[in-house]
Amino acid sequence: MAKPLSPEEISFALTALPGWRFENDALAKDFKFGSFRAAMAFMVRVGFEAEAADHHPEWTNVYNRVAIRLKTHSAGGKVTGKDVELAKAIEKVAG
Ligand SMILES: C[C@H](O)[C@H](O)[C@H]1CNC2=NC(N)=NC(=O)C2=N1
Repeated sequence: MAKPLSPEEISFALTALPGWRFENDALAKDFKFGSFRAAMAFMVRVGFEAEAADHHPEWTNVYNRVAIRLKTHSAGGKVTGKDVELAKAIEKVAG
């Protein structure tokens, strides 16, 4: 099972994740797109990445905005390497 990252490990991971922050025990980023359609396309693409990794985001969508929070439920709701990997996959989708 994935184990929680230390504060130092999280800080280091964030140096490779522009726009992401550590907040409330999660990796967090808020995306804004040009339209609802673009936000939906992003969510579908991230959804396929999440399914492939069997690791899923907590997120909300309001019109053209998608707020993402990543944490690992099976690790007591802490940030693990799986969250860092998903954040990197999300960045690739976001372009
Ligand atoms: C059975 C399955 O592997 C687990 O339920 C997975 C699914 N996706 C998950 N996603 C997240 N964010 N945390 C988990 O612990 C988790 N566990």
